[in-house]
Amino acid sequence: MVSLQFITHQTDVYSYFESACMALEGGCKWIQLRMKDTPLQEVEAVALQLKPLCKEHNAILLLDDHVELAKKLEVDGVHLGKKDMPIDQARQILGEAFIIGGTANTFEDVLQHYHAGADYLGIGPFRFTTTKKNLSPVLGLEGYSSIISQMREANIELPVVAIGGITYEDIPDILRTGVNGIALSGSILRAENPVAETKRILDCY
Ligand SMILES: Cc1ncc(COP(=O)(O)OP(=O)(O)O)c(N)n1
Ligand SMILES: Cc1ncsc1CCOP(=O)(O)O
Ligand SMILES: [Mg+2]
Repeated sequence: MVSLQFITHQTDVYSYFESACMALEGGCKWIQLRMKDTPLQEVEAVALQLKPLCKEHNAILLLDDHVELAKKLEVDGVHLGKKDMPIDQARQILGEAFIIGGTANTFEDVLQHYHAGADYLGIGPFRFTTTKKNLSPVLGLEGYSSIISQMREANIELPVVAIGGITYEDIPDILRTGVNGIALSGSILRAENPVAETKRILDCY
């Protein structure tokens, strides 16, 4: 089964909460609640709805960006990028029991997150996507192969999920680069049946 992290998104059709519900119904065990440009109170309200549902489905719940809220709500962890709280600072606040993921686009980013104590890396973008503004340079398959081989040479063992514009068809080739898992949003939410698409993705490799 593919290790899949679903990133919530709001569309014309689905709310953030509904997007997560469909991924959970499809069997996804790892949800990141990502609600950009949303007041903290609204993020908190959705996280409070989602937490018991993730528990029911034995799924991990991470918050994008919000370290203090993750601590307050006792979710499983956070995902942090370059513009967010530094990972070592988040670790001091959250302790070892919380999962902390970090965004990387280069091997230098990987090194920085490794030394700061990240639990996993979200490396991307694989290709252009409209789900995130201000994208870093697109990596393609070559980018992942290069970063993974540099990690191996440096004996850096951290789980890596690929992210950014990934579809069902891309997954086998991406996993063959040595990446451990996939994070995605749009290709599930654009599918005619997002629950079925989640199942199809989980079973594709
Ligand atoms: C799994 C995963 N990888 C990368 C990101 C991007 O995080 P960040 O760079 O902080 O950008 P925003 O998502 O906050 O816009 C992610 N969220 N998840
Ligand atoms: C959060 C994030 N970080 C890099 S690309 C991306 C968006 C992923 O969503 P999609 O699968 O719709 O491209
Ligand atoms: Mg962020």
